[in-house]
Amino acid sequence: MSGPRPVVLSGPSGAGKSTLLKRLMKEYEGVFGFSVSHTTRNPRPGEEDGKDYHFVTKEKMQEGIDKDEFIENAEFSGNMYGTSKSSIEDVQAQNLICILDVDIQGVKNIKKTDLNPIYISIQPPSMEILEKRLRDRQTETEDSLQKRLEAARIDMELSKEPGVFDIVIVNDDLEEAYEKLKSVLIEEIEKVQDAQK
Ligand SMILES: Nc1ncnc2c1ncn2[C@@H]1O[C@H](COP(=O)(O)OP(=O)(O)OP(=O)(O)O)[C@@H](O)[C@H]1O
Ligand SMILES: Nc1nc2c(ncn2[C@@H]2O[C@H](COP(=O)(O)O)[C@@H](O)[C@H]2O)c(=O)[nH]1
Repeated sequence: MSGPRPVVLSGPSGAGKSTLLKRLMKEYEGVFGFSVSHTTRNPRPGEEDGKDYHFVTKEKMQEGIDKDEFIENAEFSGNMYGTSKSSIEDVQAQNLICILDVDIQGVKNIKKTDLNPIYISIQPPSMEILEKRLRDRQTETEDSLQKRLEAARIDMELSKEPGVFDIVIVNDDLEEAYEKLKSVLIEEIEKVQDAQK
């Protein structure tokens, strides 16, 4: 796979990955391309098929997995998620920095591939704040919220393991977290901008 170095954003559900990456993609329009994952979960209000996710049935997703169309896939909070090879190739064909938003299982599986991304973990300041953010977002049932909090506990432990992530950003103050994220990526951003001149 060629092009600028991709970026993997990971971290507990509700830590603020989408918030940060949407802001980054808006500020640096034409520099980043989002790798649109497949999922079997239902769309949330405002989410668009093909933009936020490819929303598919379990059968369709399994069919793609069986045909080896995914570089990684995982079950998270009772739903299937996966990164198709074509979602990455589509972005890389445009010479953009490909951003992947995946859970910790995705990180581990991507490490077995030749993608060679920058691995960034976005962490919440505490479990209490994470729970409040998830509840305030009003996207989860009590059952899915509890599953996400359980996955978050595991994620927060694993993110402390040395060598898993290139950088761990604690998203307490949004401005500070965003500035930190930009500072990690500025070299790659400038390379893409220079190539576009
Ligand atoms: N620094 C912050 N301070 C307060 N609220 C925040 C902060 N960052 C994000 N939020 C809010 O927390 C909620 C969760 O953020 P977001 O949806 O970006 O998380 P996520 O990591 O992408 O979650 P998921 O993995 O479930 O998609 C959102 O309602 C968002 O507006
Ligand atoms: N392993 C993968 N994880 C993914 C992928 N796309 C998203 N995710 C992760 O799932 C959870 C939940 O996401 P949500 O949109 O339902 O809140 C979150 O941690 C994402 O990072 C994927 O393709 N592979």
